[in-house]
Amino acid sequence: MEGSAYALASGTIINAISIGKGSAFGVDLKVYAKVRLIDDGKNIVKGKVLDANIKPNLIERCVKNVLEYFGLDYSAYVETKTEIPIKSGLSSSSAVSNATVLATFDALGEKIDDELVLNLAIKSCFDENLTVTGAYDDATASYYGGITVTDNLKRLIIKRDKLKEDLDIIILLPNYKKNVDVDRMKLIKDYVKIAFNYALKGDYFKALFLNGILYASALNFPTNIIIDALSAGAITAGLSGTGPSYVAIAENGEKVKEVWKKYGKVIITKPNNEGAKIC
Ligand SMILES: Nc1ncnc2c1ncn2[C@@H]1O[C@H](COP(=O)(O)OP(=O)(O)O)[C@@H](O)[C@H]1O
Ligand SMILES: O=C(O)C1=C[C@@H](OP(=O)(O)O)[C@@H](O)[C@H](O)C1
Repeated sequence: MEGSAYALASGTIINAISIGKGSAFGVDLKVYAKVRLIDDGKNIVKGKVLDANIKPNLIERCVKNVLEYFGLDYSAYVETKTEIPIKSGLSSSSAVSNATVLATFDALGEKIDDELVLNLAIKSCFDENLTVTGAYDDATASYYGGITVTDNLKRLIIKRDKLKEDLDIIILLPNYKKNVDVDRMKLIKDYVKIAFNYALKGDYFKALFLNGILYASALNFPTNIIIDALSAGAITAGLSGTGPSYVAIAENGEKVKEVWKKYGKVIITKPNNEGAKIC
């Protein structure tokens, strides 16, 4: 029994860690998962990350959680191939767990229950200590595509929307160390609420900018990088997730790349409003 699926990276509009509510959007960078199940009653699950030097603990956990949910003692082999920078704030953990759970459902021939797939993926991220709030904003943007505005603590989607697909999404990967100082992020909660209200009203670009400035300041990442993107014509820019990556949205991504390339690697991609798929 074999299955395969992909899911999306997501850019941050509102990082949910300080207020429990967040917002994210699907980006056209994918992670692919392949799962092979063996009905041998041994329950041995082995994973391999094909193109990155990281442990397979999350993908093995995802397969184990799906098999446990359905009460199956199969063995399994799972592998991933990714376009998504890891530990950068582009929610690779949400993308990988979505893709792996979906691929396992595919291998089992199980009917796809979106909320069940999402909850098993989020459970796996919690099991591997990879999330603070469950990152339901990132998880739903990765799974459904487009923009999601969410209450992560209640696992509720408050609003969904789409990004114009002719916009460029520019991602900067500077050589800074990731910083997930939750106490410092909670210090800015009153101001993140202001930014979140912009997302609720559908003013996502203002929300992304304010959120980016606030979290970059709280996590000691440079804020001038965000302003540099605006100087190059970006509609908006900000820190993505807990960083260190920055994300900008522009009609002409090349101009933003020109000002950002001195800070690190720059990727120009597109929004993705379609979401995860069995492939
Ligand atoms: N391609 C992949 N294959 C397997 N596991 C992955 C892959 N990409 C990310 N992961 C898992 O997700 C973790 C990174 O998630 P996280 O720390 O939340 O960073 P971010 O979500 O900002 O990328 C990695 O340590 C690894 O456990
Ligand atoms: O762990 C969490 O609860 C979250 C992690 C952040 O994303 P990254 O893990 O990509 O930094 C953030 O954007 C998200 O809203 C909530």
